[in-house]
Amino acid sequence: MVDVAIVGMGYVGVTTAATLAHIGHRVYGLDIDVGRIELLSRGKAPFYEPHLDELLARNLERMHFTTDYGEAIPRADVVFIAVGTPSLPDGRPDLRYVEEAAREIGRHLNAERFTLVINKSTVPIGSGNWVEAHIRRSFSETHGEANGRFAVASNPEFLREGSAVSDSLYPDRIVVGADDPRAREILRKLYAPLVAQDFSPPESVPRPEHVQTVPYVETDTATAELVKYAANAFLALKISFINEIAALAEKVGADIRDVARGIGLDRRIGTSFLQAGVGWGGSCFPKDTAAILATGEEYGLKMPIVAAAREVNFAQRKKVVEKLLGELKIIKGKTIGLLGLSFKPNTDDLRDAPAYDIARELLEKGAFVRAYDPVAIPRAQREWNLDIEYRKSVLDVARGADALVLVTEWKEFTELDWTEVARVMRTPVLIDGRNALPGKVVQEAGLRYIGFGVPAHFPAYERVAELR
Ligand SMILES: NC(=O)c1ccc[n+]([C@@H]2O[C@H](COP(=O)([O-])OP(=O)(O)OC[C@H]3O[C@@H](n4cnc5c(N)ncnc54)[C@H](O)[C@@H]3O)[C@@H](O)[C@H]2O)c1
Ligand SMILES: O=c1ccn([C@@H]2O[C@H](COP(=O)(O)OP(=O)(O)O[C@H]3O[C@H](CO)[C@@H](O)[C@H](O)[C@H]3O)[C@@H](O)[C@H]2O)c(=O)[nH]1
Repeated sequence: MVDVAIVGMGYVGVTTAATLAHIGHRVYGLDIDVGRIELLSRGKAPFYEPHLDELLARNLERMHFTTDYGEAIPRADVVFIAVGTPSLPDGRPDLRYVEEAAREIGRHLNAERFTLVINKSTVPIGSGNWVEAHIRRSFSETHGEANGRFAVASNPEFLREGSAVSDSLYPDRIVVGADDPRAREILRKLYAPLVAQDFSPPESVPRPEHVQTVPYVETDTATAELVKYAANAFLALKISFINEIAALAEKVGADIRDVARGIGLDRRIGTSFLQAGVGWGGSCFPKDTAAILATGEEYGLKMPIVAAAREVNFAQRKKVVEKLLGELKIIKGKTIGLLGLSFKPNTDDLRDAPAYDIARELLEKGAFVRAYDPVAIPRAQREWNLDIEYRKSVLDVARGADALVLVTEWKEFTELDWTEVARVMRTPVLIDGRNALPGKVVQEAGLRYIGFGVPAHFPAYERVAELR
């Protein structure tokens, strides 16, 4: 068992805490947000993430949550930094939270023994040295010279929101970057149960059949830091690529869903991350693609592929409004309903969600915007300053609306019976912003179905449906 402290109880910190406790370690979870710590102490995640509450509750006896660095850090063999690194206006990540965490860690490190500090936040290449310098400085202010009392390693995180628990228990790989041999040894010990998959899976998140052991990739610190940015940039450009091809499919009358399957079955390409639509959002792809470009710039290096991936992506959001204009001709005064607000299903995270830009542009064009999301409405009411009318159900949004836009492919929407929806709309137009619905079924239910790069094979709709 390793004693672990995790600084930052967000999506990454809490999931890592619960996972490490589940595989047998003792975990101190630390955050400056008192409300978060209170919730966590009761076994409740401070955000919506499937199965996380269960994993927390199951392992609570090996977990302790606190706002006090002095309580957690001196007891730990390993300290993770998992605080946020949001974008600055120029695209570089804002490292102020990492810096604060590093300083506090340095101040509270146990001077009597060796501690490994592991950076899990996504930080620019070279940050390992920078974090080490901050820790060394505050350590020496409190205890005198550090003299090898700690080392800093990098351990980027690859979990996805919405499937964070499964991604964390059964990762495709673990990447650790460490220049210090003691650090490499501790990391191997820490991750041994995950690598060997030597733990009992929680009932609701069974181990996928193909997972037997987890590849463990050891590198130097800078390489591990670059792996993280390269992975996110590649995934982001894969989606942007399919969106660019979808635009061509639309012109030539091809079906992008079959194109994606046709190319994806080539194992060199792979079928995942080829879903065309309104594009990527969230707290990672937008921020991390901006950050890798900013790093390139620092070295006088242009990165046109990543830049193009961003350009294509943010244009997708505007296409929703173009498609609506094509159908309705006039948007001013029309009522548009948004289905889904979070940047992807199974999360309430609204950071850089496409729904925000879509709603803002519709409002600017004089539309009335209504929205329904199974979990994200309370956060949207708190975090978004937009004149959106939040409703309680799909039917509530659809009643009397001129068009609906599916922005997030929640299961509740993909499994919906659309007949009643078509009946209550003023004009039954549906833009499927995720190509997630069965177009023919939706069309047969009486809606005009418009996807992204999906041909309209189906008969035209009655323009003004009877209002009931
Ligand atoms: N969210 C993801 O899916 C994901 C996946 C992989 C990597 N990452 C990276 O991991 C990092 C964390 O992301 P997140 O989404 O979990 O962040 P988050 O915004 O959900 O949580 C960050 C937490 O850190 C806390 N915090 C800030 N300053 C602190 C301090 N000085 N001391 C203690 N706590 C402090 C905040 O109160 C907050 O609870 C980022 O660098 C992100 O890029 C995120
Ligand atoms: O074929 C696809 C797949 C995804 N998306 C969109 O892409 C965005 C990101 O989705 P996803 O990657 O599933 O969620 P994240 O939680 O943002 O996870 C990404 O970002 C994390 C933070 O760095 C990494 O850890 C993960 O590996 C990486 O997948 C979302 O808006 C999705 O709707 C598409 O448009 N088409």
